[in-house]
Amino acid sequence: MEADTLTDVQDRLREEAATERPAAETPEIGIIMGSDSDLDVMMGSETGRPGAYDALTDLGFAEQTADESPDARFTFETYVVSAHRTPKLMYTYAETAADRGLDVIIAGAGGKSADLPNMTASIAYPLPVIGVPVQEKSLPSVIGMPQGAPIVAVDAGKSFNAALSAVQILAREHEQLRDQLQAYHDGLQESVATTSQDVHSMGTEAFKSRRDE
Ligand SMILES: Nc1c(C(=O)O)ncn1[C@@H]1O[C@H](COP(=O)(O)O)[C@@H](O)[C@H]1O
Repeated sequence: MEADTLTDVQDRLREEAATERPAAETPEIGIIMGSDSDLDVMMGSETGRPGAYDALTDLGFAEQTADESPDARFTFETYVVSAHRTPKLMYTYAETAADRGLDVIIAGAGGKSADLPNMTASIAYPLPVIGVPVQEKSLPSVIGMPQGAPIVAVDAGKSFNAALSAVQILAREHEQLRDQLQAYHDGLQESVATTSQDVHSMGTEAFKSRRDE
């Protein structure tokens, strides 16, 4: 990031924090990650596991970008922020988060020194931060907080679940989101039940060959 761009991003965050905007116009969920190399794990990829992007868009959220304010009532935003590479930006992001209208942050980072989630949690406190260790080796540094400095976290790579947890937090206030979460859960149960019925009625061999077709 160029020095000027760094300043621009921080200025924009501060300006947004200083502007009174109705709750319906601000993103409820902020997603940050240490590097754009985390994008597939954090947001999901066509070849790999689904991620936070997939979970949120399934639940009716839309992504709010600098150029586009979607019509959807519930939105999220995405930034790359690093505790180690852009400490000032991390500080500004976390410090302005509540005033910018965010209700919860999902923060993912990889490597052995995955400090973005825990540092963001400390600065944004009492705003809840859900940490996503991008790899197994990132887990201890994401969850290892001292007493009095909380973070909630999901298992390595489980950004999809982080998104569901974020929506659970929001659903305490928004009935529409409670209904969306319930519908998602009903669909999940239905799909496991269908699989169960199929494997039981077809038998293992036939089920496997149909699945591998
Ligand atoms: N763990 C952190 C932090 C941080 O915690 O501040 N910043 C970047 N990273 C991680 O470094 C890995 C490699 O990043 P690059 O691919 O950019 O070299 C990524 O998984 C990122 O989350």
